[in-house]
Amino acid sequence: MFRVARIEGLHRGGRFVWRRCHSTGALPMLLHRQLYSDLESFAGQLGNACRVGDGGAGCFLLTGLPPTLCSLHEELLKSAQQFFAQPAQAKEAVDYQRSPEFRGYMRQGAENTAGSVDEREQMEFGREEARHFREGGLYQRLRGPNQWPSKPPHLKPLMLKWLQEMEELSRQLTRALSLSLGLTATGLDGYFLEPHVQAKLVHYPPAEGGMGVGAHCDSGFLTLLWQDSEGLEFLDANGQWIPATPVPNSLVCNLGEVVQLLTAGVYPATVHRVLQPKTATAGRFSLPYFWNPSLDVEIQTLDLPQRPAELSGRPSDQSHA
Ligand SMILES: O=C(O)CCC(=O)C(=O)O
Ligand SMILES: [Fe+2]
Repeated sequence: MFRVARIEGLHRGGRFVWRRCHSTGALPMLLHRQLYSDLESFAGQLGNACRVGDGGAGCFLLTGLPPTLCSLHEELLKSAQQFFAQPAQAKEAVDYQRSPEFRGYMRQGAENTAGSVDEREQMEFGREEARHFREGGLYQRLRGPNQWPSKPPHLKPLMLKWLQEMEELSRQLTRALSLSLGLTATGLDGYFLEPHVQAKLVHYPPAEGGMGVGAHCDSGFLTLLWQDSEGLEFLDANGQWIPATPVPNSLVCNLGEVVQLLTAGVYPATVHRVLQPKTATAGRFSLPYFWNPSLDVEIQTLDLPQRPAELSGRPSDQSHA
């Protein structure tokens, strides 16, 4: 089970203060409002959630989302249900293989994780841009336009609005993360001059029970995910799977391998998986948003102002144990 209480180290004025922190067996909850009203306090809480130690899972819920974002999620859910309910032929009209940027529809079975087929279908989007075939990197072909399905017609304006809202939110979360590492709030902004974004509508059809997507880490910086029902689980430091039980008006947030590399593992990428929905349900829908640095940025471990031992929340003498 997830720990009932855990010890957290707070770095205050050059020394460590230890406090026992209440945990309900769910993921830590951080308030969206505070992200904008008190970035410094938010950053402190973010740091505590990201440092995996004493049973933490290295991920958190961003709760109390503003009504604009909540209604976008509800509308996108309806659009996803309408899109995936169409016959295969209609969905394959926007198959990702028709897109040089690999955007579009992926049928069930098209993807695998660690050799096992992902039991889901999905529609993949990115930042809407002109096609980029720049010199100096084949990866630049990932930048370009989306494939927009003709049905439902309102999917395009909704998705464009969501991409815009999520980019703004991710930029602010990046500032909190930067502060939490002892950098200035804008210390990581340079990585995101032309951010690489992936956004998906995902549908897990009901099944007899098994894996929708096997255990993995996301390769990017930060993942923000809206979900309509249970199934997502995170691996905590004790090797226990923690269900990310859906909480209304919230996003599940987890770090990817870019942050792990930047922080030399002080903020590890969170391992997660998705269980298949039960047959009695209508299936599961999720909307993951992957926030990644510009494609031409080179990622190297940061020279952080604090020692890794301090950032990891542990005093060097381990005397709190
Ligand atoms: O659908 C979910 O809940 C998680 C999806 C996921 O982990 C991924 O696409 O990387
Ligand atoms: Fe993932």
